[in-house]
Amino acid sequence: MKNVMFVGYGSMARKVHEMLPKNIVLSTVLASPRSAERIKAEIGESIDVITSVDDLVKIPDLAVEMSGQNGLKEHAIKILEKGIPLGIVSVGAFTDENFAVSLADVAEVQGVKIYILAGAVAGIDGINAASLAGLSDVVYQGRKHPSSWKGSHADQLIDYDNLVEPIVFFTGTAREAAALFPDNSNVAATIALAGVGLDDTTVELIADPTLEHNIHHIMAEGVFGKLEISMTGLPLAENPKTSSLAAFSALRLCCQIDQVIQI
Ligand SMILES: NC(=O)C1=CN([C@@H]2O[C@H](COP(=O)(O)OP(=O)(O)OC[C@H]3O[C@@H](n4cnc5c(N)ncnc54)[C@H](O)[C@@H]3O)[C@@H](O)[C@H]2O)C=CC1
Ligand SMILES: O=C([O-])CC(=O)C(=O)O
Repeated sequence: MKNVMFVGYGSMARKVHEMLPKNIVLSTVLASPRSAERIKAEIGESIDVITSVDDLVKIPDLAVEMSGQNGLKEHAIKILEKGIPLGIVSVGAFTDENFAVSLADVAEVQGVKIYILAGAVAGIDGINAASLAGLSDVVYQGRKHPSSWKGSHADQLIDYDNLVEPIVFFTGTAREAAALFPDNSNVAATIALAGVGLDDTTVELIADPTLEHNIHHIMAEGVFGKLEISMTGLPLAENPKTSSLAAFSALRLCCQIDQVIQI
């Protein structure tokens, strides 16, 4: 039996919780003060709901961040200082160099691992392996329904009421994308960190009113040859911004803590 702690309990965390196997137990939720009471009422008394790592009663075998970049920045260092390995989905936070360096330093001192999750896309293993031999070009295209972009910086770039066909509303680097669209460009940051870095990965973001899925397209070229991956992901019912595969990727990490053979 292994214990996990979730940082944040929103759409993704709820889906992971629902699908945890019997040998992996959610022992603690690290929540924001605003939502702690609601989460307590929802998940019952057997799971500790805390708002600060200082209040942790039972040290879990793994913490998985599913709280957005701010939640990650608020809690990650303290989690690592307690010697708890940490899985991360809000990978866009790595655009903050000081934060990224502090995380790595604390993890090294504590001897704990940080797992950057593949999230909503496949192929991160291949891109990372290919980068060891040399990658010349990596392009990521994120295509979602306009409703998935609402509430973000895209509101200033898209005329939602008159949108009848797909538009590319952003072209830039992964660093720019992850900073401007923190809820929608974590995969861009992940692809960049696995491959040629945040400043050399090209990102195109598209609003497409004809879509029901989130489409992620990755193209990479290098010494290994060429890679082209297209993902047509169903969003989570609760949150159209988040592809369901991102939740399954977090679930996979939870399952791995109790597996001797990993794939
Ligand atoms: N790597 C990837 O492929 C993907 C990463 N993401 C990341 O995952 C995050 C979670 O996604 P969803 O569950 O769909 O979002 P959500 O908005 O449904 O849930 C986020 C939860 O985190 C909580 N939270 C916010 N600040 C917090 C804090 N300081 N401490 C503790 N909890 C806090 C919120 O109350 C909310 O319940 C997104 O914000 C995004 O950063 C999302 C999709 C894909
Ligand atoms: O879940 C997705 O489709 C990708 C996403 O939001 C992100 O990269 O932050």
